[in-house]
Amino acid sequence: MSACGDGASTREIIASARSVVVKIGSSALTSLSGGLDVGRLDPLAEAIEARMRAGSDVVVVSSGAVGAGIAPLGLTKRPRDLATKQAAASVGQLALANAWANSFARFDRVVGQVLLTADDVARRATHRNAQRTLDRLRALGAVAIVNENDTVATAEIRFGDNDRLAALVAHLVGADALVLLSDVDGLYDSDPRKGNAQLIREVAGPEDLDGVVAGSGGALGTGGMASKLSAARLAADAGVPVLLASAAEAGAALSGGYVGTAFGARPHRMSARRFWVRHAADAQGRLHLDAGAVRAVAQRRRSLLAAGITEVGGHFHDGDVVDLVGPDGALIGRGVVAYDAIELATMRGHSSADLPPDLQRPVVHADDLVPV
Ligand SMILES: Nc1ncnc2c1ncn2[C@@H]1O[C@H](COP(=O)(O)OP(=O)(O)O)[C@@H](O)[C@H]1O
Ligand SMILES: N[C@@H](CCC(=O)OP(=O)(O)O)C(=O)O
Repeated sequence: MSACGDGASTREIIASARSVVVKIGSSALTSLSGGLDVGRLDPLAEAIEARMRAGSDVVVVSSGAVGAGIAPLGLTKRPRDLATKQAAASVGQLALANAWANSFARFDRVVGQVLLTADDVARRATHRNAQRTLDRLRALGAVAIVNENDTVATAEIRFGDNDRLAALVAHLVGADALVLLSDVDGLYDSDPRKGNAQLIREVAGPEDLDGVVAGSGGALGTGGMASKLSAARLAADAGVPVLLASAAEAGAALSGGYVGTAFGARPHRMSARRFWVRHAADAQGRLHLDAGAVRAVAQRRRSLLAAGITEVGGHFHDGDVVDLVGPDGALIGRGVVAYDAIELATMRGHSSADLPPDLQRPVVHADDLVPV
C-alpha cells in the first residue's frame, strides 16, 4: 500500500466515492446463540440507503450465512467441517437474503442475491457475467447482496474469507472505495481483546503496519484482522482505498465521519489483466527458476525464457496462470504461461537459439508477469 498521491486525503476520497463496496462481517450480523440478529440489519440498510440517495452506487458483500444457519440447525458452535458449514450456509443464506430484502423494502429498495465462487472471479467468461449482472442490478436501482456461494464452493475453491471476496468485487465493479464493517472500531496495533492496544487512524503504506499484530477473529468471523489487512493490500493494488470501521458506526462511516482506520491506495490502478494474474486466478502449476532467471524477472522486469527454468510442476495449458518460484522454493511472482506443461518440460534449460523457431517466444512475457 502506498499513499494516494493526488492531494485529496484517503478519507475525502472514500467520502466522495461514486461507487462503494460495503462488506459486513458475520460478527456484526449474527450471534452464536441467536443466529441472525435481524435488528442489526435495519440501521445498516438505512446508512447504505442514505449513501445511495446521496448519489453513490453501493454493492453489499454480506457474510453471515454460516452464522445464521447455526442456531436454526440446533448447532452450538461454528462448524469446522466443510459439509456442515455448507449445510449451515444453505439454511442461513436464505434467512440472510430475506432479512436484507425486508430491511431495504422499508425504502422501496429491491435487493438481488449474487453468490460467487473464486472460480467465477478467476475465469474470464464468468468474471464478465458477474460484472454484467452487478452492473445491470445497479442500473435498475437494486442493491446487490453478494456472498460466497458456500454450498458449492469446495475447500480448494473457497475464497477463504469475505474480506478478500469484497476486495475482488471492488475491483470487479470498478469501485472507488471499499468499506469493511466489523465488530471492532478499526485496526489496533495489537489484538484489542488482549488489552492495551492503540487504535490506528490512517495507514498510508506498509511502513505504517510495522509492528502491528493482526490477530484472529471472533467465534463467528473467519479471517480476523489478518484477512482484513490482506484485503486492504489487494484493494490498494486495485487503486481502491479502504475504510475499516465498526458496523455500529455505519452511518458515520458511509457519510464521511471521522471513524475507523483509513487505508490509502496506490495512485494508479494495476491493469485489470495484471490484477487478475496477481490476485484472482488460481495457479495451475509452478515453474522453478535458477538464480539468474529470478534476477531477470524480479529485478530487471524481463520476460521469462526457457533457459532459466530448472523444473516444471503441474498440469497446465497455454494461457493458464502459474506460480514462479526461486531456487529456494520461495514464490517470486505469477504469470500467464505461453506453453503447455508437457511442451515446457522438453524446453526447460535450453536457450532460445537451440529451440525450433515456434518455441522461441518467451515462456512468460514480461507484460503477463507480476512479481509478488
Ligand atoms: N490488531 C487488531 N485490530 C483490530 N481487531 C483485531 C486485531 N487483531 C485481532 N482482532 C480481532 O479481529 C476481529 C474481527 O475479525 P472477524 O471476527 O473475522 O470479523 P468479521 O466477522 O467482521 O469479518 C475483531 O473482533 C478483533 O477482536
Ligand atoms: N460466506 C461466509 C462468509 C464467512 C466469512 O468470511 O465471514 P467473515 O469473516 O465474518 O466475513 C458466510 O456467509 O458465512
